[in-house]
Amino acid sequence: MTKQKSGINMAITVAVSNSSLFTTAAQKPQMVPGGFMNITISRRKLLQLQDLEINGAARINAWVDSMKASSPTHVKSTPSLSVSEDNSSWMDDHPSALDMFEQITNASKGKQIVMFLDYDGTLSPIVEDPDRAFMDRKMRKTVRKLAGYFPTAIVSGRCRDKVYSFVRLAELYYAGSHGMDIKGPSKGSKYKKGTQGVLFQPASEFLPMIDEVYKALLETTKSTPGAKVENNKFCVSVHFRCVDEKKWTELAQQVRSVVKEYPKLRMTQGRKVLEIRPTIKWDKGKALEFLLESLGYANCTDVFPVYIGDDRTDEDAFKVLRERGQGFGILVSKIPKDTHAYYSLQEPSQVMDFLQRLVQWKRSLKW
Ligand SMILES: O=P(O)(O)OC[C@H]1O[C@H](O[C@H]2O[C@H](CO)[C@@H](O)[C@H](O)[C@H]2O)[C@H](O)[C@@H](O)[C@@H]1O
Repeated sequence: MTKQKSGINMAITVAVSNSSLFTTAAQKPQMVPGGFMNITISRRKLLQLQDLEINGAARINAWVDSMKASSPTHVKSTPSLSVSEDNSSWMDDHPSALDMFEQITNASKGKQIVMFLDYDGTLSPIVEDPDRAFMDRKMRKTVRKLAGYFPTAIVSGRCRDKVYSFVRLAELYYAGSHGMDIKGPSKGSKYKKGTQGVLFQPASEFLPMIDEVYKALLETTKSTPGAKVENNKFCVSVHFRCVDEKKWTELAQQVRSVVKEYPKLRMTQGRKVLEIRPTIKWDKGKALEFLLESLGYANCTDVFPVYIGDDRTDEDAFKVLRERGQGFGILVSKIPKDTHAYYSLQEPSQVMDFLQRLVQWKRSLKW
């Protein structure tokens, strides 16, 4: 790249392969003969763009490192502590929700428990193929019973229709696309009758953009074996799980090269997945608040929301509960993680045990 100062603007000639410097499609310059492009760009903008590149590279490494660190095979304990000591001090701070069951139900006395359940890694085990993340029959039966006793919502990063096709319980609330697509029960629920139909889609104007990005990501990542792009309607997931770890940085760069053309989109990170979504201030925490309000518990002191989730995106909901000082979050994890949740469960089978105990406890109160 050659550059030449001219007043406050600089005329720069950039090789075509360096087109990653441009943050939006609108900034894309015209091709000139010889495979080079001439553009005029302010000096300040140039510096900003260079910063963006440096931050971009650092951010890509941070994502990749963080994804590696959060997968169980890569977990390192604090050097001075053994893994079990490390684990036990984390468990002191985030005890098992099963061990604390009595304290939990005591704290909820006189209040309406409202259940919020994440899907992947919470109700269904994590599997390689996202299209085959089925929930088993016993779990479905348990969730159905649960919804008979407490208002219950599924809050997922998945497209709402997709998560519904896995859960298939019409009496629940569903918040798909990380809470950007909320719908009330389509079949009789004794809670808040009349909330059928779509309740809220705060990102509907982004639909064409998400569709465009989905197609661009499919095209850009097709050269990376194992990469999978999933259209979640108001957001897109790029899966790393089946990609050789040596190729993770390359895949993250491919994703970023597409997303940087869309300043109204941002990237977040989940379990071996990068998620691309609108920059609007809406997340699973906001969805939880919206659902509490829809159920008529906006300013109530006698409500006790319980949110169970396994992923980073669930932290927004855990945080809301801490800030409200109502109910609590339960993190599903076998390994210590930074979390706003109060309690922990290790895996979906423990989630099922916890939900079954809640049902039994509630049933016993009726006698
Ligand atoms: O909010 P969630 O319901 O937890 O959805 C988050 C993402 O879950 C899915 O990906 C995760 O589960 C897959 C199936 O077990 C697994 O292969 C993947 O590695 C996990 O990240 C889903 O496919 C994504 O679209 C969701 O955003």
